[in-house]
Amino acid sequence: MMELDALSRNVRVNDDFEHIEFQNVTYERKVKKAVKKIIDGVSGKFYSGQLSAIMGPSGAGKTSLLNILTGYQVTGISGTIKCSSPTKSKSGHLEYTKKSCYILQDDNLPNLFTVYECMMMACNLKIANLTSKSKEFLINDILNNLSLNKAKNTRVQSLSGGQKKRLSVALELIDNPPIMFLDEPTTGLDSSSTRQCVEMLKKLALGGRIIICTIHQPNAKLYEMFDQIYMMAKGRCVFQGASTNTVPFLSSVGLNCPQYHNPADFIMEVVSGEYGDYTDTLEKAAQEDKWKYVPTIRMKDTRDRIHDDIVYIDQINNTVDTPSEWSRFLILLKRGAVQLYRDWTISQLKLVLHLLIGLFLGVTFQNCGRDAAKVFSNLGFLLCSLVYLSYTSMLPAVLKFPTELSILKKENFNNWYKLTTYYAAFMIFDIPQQVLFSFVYCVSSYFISDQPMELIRFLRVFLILIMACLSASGFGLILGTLTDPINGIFFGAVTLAMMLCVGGFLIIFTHMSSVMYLLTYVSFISFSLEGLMQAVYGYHRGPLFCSEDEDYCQYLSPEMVLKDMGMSKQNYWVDIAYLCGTFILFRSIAFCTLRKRLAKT
Ligand SMILES: Nc1ncnc2c1ncn2[C@@H]1O[C@H](COP(=O)(O)OP(=O)(O)OP(=O)(O)O)[C@@H](O)[C@H]1O
Repeated sequence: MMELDALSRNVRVNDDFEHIEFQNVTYERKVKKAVKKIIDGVSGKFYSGQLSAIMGPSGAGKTSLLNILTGYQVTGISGTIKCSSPTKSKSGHLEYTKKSCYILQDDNLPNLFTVYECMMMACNLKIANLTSKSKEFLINDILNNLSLNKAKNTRVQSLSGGQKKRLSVALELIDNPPIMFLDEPTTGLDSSSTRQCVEMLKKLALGGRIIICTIHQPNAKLYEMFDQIYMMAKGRCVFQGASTNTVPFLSSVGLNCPQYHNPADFIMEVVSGEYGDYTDTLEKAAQEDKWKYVPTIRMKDTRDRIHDDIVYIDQINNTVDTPSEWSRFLILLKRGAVQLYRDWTISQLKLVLHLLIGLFLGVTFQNCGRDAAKVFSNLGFLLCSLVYLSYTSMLPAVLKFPTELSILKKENFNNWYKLTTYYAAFMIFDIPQQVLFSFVYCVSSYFISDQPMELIRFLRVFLILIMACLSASGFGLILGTLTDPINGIFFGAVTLAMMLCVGGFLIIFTHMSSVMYLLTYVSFISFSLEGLMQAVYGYHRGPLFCSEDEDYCQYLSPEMVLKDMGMSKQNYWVDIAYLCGTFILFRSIAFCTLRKRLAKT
């Protein structure tokens, strides 16, 4: 176990990663039938201990290059990317992406947690061998260094843009990555937050990291803080050198920066074509070795010279143990529970709604459960219950992954946990919720609508409702991972309506053509309705109540009801088995589609 005093040592990142080098990198995408070259054979080198910026006009290919270097984009690429090390000569591409972190342009933070809680969760997910006191110390230290200590107990949703950006960085600093990639870390920040952000990155670079970020038009002072500028235009590299060499470089091709003009603005104006198309000329000039960036101080010397006041974990001796997936699973379960408790729209409000709708439907269909004259109204009640619960389970499920996808993608990519761990935690967490919501609805509607007062029948109805909810939410999850929320909700609503048509009530099974009858096998609503009918009218239930006001009760015998509905076979457990199968199938498909969606950039 790592001790507190070990942490308080001024330990820097390991020196396995001296530079990242890429050669002749090309990235192509098929757009309609044509092939679009987004990155066109670029090469370059980024060094540790240096702050490097990828710049260029909008659409130049900055984000695409960053995605390639991070390993976020893996298809459509050619060329070589190497990460060299003074100690290990064969430090491969895969190895460095595992040890790097990628901070995306969008912050992707869980809104309902405080800064400290986010940090502690990240710490628990990333580090196993630290006592809680050490973790506390580490978190406080990082927050202090990133000037976030005052916002420690503020929820993420109330943080300013700059604070969110710093928190995104702080979360990744917990396990002290030697390489950090940041996509437009200053976008949306005011000038003072931008300065703070770049100063922080500079400080982190001086601690021995390779820091590469994309950036839009910094002011002259900030521009000079970057050690290396990698300028892109039309997917090509038009300058790769020290920021202080920008003006001489442009002069060498006859482009003289006006006095008192910000060199960053000037080079951006040039590459944007304001002075004509200089892309070919600049690309050629940028090949010359004299402009290429070479650090003036070796990393080792930098470390000797600069006092890094950020305290981090010692990775040199590989003392950081990552937690087991089981521990991560438990942390994710806890995170889900806190989120559920704090988001009253998905917990308290839903519970109250289920209770009220249950009472409303119970009162609407009062006495229908035992009255022989109201058998068809009771069928209506059972169907309404299924439709209500299916829709209220499916629609939130359609939105579940689209709203969490960006956070999941970021955390999964940065090795916080495996997708299977996340999905297992979500599954385990989702089931009790569906059980609770079904229970609240079932209790509030079952007795008022006068269904049979037998515990076993109540439990059978309850079980079918749970399984219907789980099937519907599984179906919603698939839609949510396959398409965008608007289309997902549309397709979901239409499909449920179709399932309802062949559910066995609007047209009873014996009245369907054989082709239509086949459709009932793909409708979980029809199996659920059959199960409910069996639970309420099957299993040798005694005669129904017939009021004296009625001249004749056709459905005095419950068996008669089942027979006329074409549900006389005792199929309750077959229905349950079908619904279990649907549940497993839908969840498995949703997992595969989620994995596929995550792999897509
Ligand atoms: N998956 C894709 N399919 C087709 N074109 C793409 C794809 N990804 C990026 N592009 C195109 O490649 C070009 C470069 O995109 P990229 O996002 O890398 O630019 P950028 O320099 O980061 O721009 P910005 O500063 O506006 O974010 C753009 O024209 C973009 O439309």
